[in-house]
Amino acid sequence: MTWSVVNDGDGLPRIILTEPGGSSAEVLLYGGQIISWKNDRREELLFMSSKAVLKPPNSIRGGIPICFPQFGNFGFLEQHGFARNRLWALDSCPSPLPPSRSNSSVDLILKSTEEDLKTWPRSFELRLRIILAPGKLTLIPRVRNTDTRAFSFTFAMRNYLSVSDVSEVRVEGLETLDYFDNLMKRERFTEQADAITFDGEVDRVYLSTPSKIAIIDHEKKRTLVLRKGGLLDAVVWNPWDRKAKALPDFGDDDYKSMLCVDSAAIETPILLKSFEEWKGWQELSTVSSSYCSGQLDPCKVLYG
Ligand SMILES: O=P(O)(O)OC[C@H]1O[C@H](O)[C@H](O)[C@@H](O)[C@@H]1O
Repeated sequence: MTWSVVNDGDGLPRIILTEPGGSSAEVLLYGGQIISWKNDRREELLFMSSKAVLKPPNSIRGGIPICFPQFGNFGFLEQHGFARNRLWALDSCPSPLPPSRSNSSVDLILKSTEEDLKTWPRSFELRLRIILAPGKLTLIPRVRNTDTRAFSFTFAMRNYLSVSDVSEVRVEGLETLDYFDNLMKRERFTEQADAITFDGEVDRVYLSTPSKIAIIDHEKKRTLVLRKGGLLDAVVWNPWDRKAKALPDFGDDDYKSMLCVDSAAIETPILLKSFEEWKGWQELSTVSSSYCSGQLDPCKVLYG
């Protein structure tokens, strides 16, 4: 058995996934949220705010929250939708996805409740498979329309990544792309820089992004690679100092050690007919410092 369910002090069910190579992940059923991912050297790869509140009804400031059925305020629902504020369950029947061949995986499910139907009257099943492998964390989200009518939604896996110093980090893979700037009333711009670097607040939705993005952290001598499918957009967010101070669950200096790079479907909402299912995926992996800028070659980045 490579996963177990434990209850923390607040009674929130928590799943501990371990992998024979020594890496581990912690998942809360609250929000279906991964709150920790450690490599075989026990280094934490995800950010968690020093002021995070791990108690319902708040969403958790860190880890990987799931934004569904709405990203941000791109709609009439609460910011980032309600899935991150709900208690999920273990999914004993993840059909039609075949059972995972990995022992270090777990399937979660969230179904629409009476309360959800009042604000978003569409019946759905949201599933999440979490697979842990050496140096790699894979998430496979699926949404099934269990309603008699079609519906559409926006979606994101918000990856709060832990970095040494955000002002020293480069993001490669998004250059020359168009983006909506949430700080400029969602005006559309084209990225001019040959890599994204950070010296102030950033809140952008990059459009039609490639399937691979590299987050290069020179100080940690580590590159995180985000690969994804079925999720065309990528959100890059850092609140910087002023916004950080305004967020009650965010430490004043926490912005320095985090960067969100999300897999998302925002510009074109996903449309599902009755009883159709959508499936996306993302894989986070790490490569050592040997990665140099401009090497976005799959073999070099992923196996170099
Ligand atoms: O505070 P949260 O609801 O988690 O949202 C955090 C941030 O997410 C998005 O990127 C929004 O565009 C921002 O306006 C928001 O501040």
